[in-house]
Amino acid sequence: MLGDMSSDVAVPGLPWNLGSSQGKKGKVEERDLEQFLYLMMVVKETLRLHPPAPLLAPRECMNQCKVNGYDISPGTRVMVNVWAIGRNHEYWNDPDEFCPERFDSLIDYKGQHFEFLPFGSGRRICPGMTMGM
Ligand code: HEM
Repeated sequence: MLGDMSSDVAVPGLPWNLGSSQGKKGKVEERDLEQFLYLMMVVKETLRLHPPAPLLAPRECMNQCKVNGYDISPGTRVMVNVWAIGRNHEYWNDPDEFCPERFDSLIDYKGQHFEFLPFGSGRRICPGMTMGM
């Protein structure tokens, strides 16, 4: 019956089950959000495909170094293209597909997984990350 929330909802292929004890409150409160794992996956997948800051903040190289065979001199301005990294075939299967299920692993957005940097990384990482999420 439409609107009947008493039945269990199992999501095939996903590691949790929205069981009978959940979904009966009738309203969502902010403290419930951390239980909404699939919603979190949808948000992450959206940030992967459409990062609001696709080029991060520019960095200036301090020391001579080599990246992927390129010599980078001190003083060079370096841009990190998070948009392109999020759609790179080397790191993502079917990168142009919207597929929240790819985030059922432990990949997070806190700057340690370099294939997924919607909030940047390092000292200049977004301080509003938690509020943004
Ligand atoms: C979905 C929401 C948001 C996204 C995707 C986002 C993304 C970013 C990114 C990519 C950077 C640059 C980080 C880097 O270059 O390493 C940044 C910086 C920054 N963000 Fe956010 N942001 C979001 C929300 C917010 C909110 C809600 C606030 C404040 C309440 C905020 C405040 C800042 C500030 C102040 C910086 C500059 C940090 C610095 O340069 O040291 N952001 N953000």
